[in-house]
Amino acid sequence: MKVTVVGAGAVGASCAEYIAMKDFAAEVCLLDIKEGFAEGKAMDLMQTASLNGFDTKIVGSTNDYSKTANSDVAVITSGIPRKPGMTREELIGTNANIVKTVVEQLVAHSPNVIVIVVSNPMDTMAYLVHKATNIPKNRIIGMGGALDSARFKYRLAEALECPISDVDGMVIGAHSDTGMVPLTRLASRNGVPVTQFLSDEQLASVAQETRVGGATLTKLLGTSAWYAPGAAVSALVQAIACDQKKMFPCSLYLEGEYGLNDICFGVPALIGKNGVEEIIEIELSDDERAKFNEAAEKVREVNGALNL
Ligand SMILES: NC(=O)C1=CN([C@@H]2O[C@H](COP(=O)(O)OP(=O)(O)OC[C@H]3O[C@@H](n4cnc5c(N)ncnc54)[C@H](O)[C@@H]3O)[C@@H](O)[C@H]2O)C=CC1
Ligand SMILES: O=C([O-])CC(=O)C(=O)O
Repeated sequence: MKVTVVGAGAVGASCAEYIAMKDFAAEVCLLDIKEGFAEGKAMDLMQTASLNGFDTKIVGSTNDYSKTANSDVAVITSGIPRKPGMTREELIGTNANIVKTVVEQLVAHSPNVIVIVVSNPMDTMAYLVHKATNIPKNRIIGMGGALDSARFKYRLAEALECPISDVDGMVIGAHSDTGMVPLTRLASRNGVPVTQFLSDEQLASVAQETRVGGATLTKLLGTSAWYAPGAAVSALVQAIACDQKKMFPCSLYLEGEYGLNDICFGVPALIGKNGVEEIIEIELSDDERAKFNEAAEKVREVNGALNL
């Protein structure tokens, strides 16, 4: 398995590090437009190999896509992150051009690649990748829900005062400050509904902290997060590499699923060697469905700003 990570910045480097540490890939190619930057990150990471016990080879490239040739998976993290007070949607003007140029070059060198889109606003960037290329829809995966679900579990465990490994839960909908739909009704502690342990107020607060999880970190860090985003991407790449058919909410191109068409939006799916193996349709409550549809409308508005 060869994985390319475009953008050797905070998220790209974290993602490359987690992939290498899990030792399931033969090669990770880190590519960045900044002269020498990806080579430097690759060398630094390779010097952790004997300490951390992995054999994955990490190579760097300054914008030379020939080094990415025949990648099985490519992760797009290139673009600018937001600053405190900004929304992800405000990044569209800069990031749309970057993502379009990057994906065209990736596909030219790896025609069968599975693309994982990370750059924000992610749902719209995944839609752009769908529109700008001929990549089949099962090979375009927007990463947001895997991260948002990890943050949901973190907040649930905090409220429950229990280990995170006791908690299960999922966030669907948009990867935005207002458009995430944490499925509180279905979240559980060892199979027992969390609604049995937490009040409506506590659950509403968990849901809100989850929705603004990225903004909270951006305020603390002065730029957006990278460890959990990198870990979430590496979990998706591992599911593909090891054909796990593991369920993650991902931003996927929908053609009728959940009543939506012509949009990339966060829904649960099984991820395996073909990328998206199956979209899982779950029954939503009226309230969940209303929030889900409202968020989809907002994503459509942002998509409308793309130059397609
Ligand atoms: N979907 C998600 O859950 C998450 C998305 N993000 C998004 O990921 C993106 C990257 O975030 P960070 O890594 O923190 O930013 P960063 O600024 O640390 O890294 C971005 C890298 O992209 C490179 N780059 C810019 N244009 C390029 C091009 N044309 N070709 C190749 N490389 C190029 C830059 O030189 C830089 O090294 C942002 O848009 C951010 O909003 C961040 C966290 C989570
Ligand atoms: O908050 C941001 O801008 C970056 C991101 O998508 C996240 O960490 O969820």
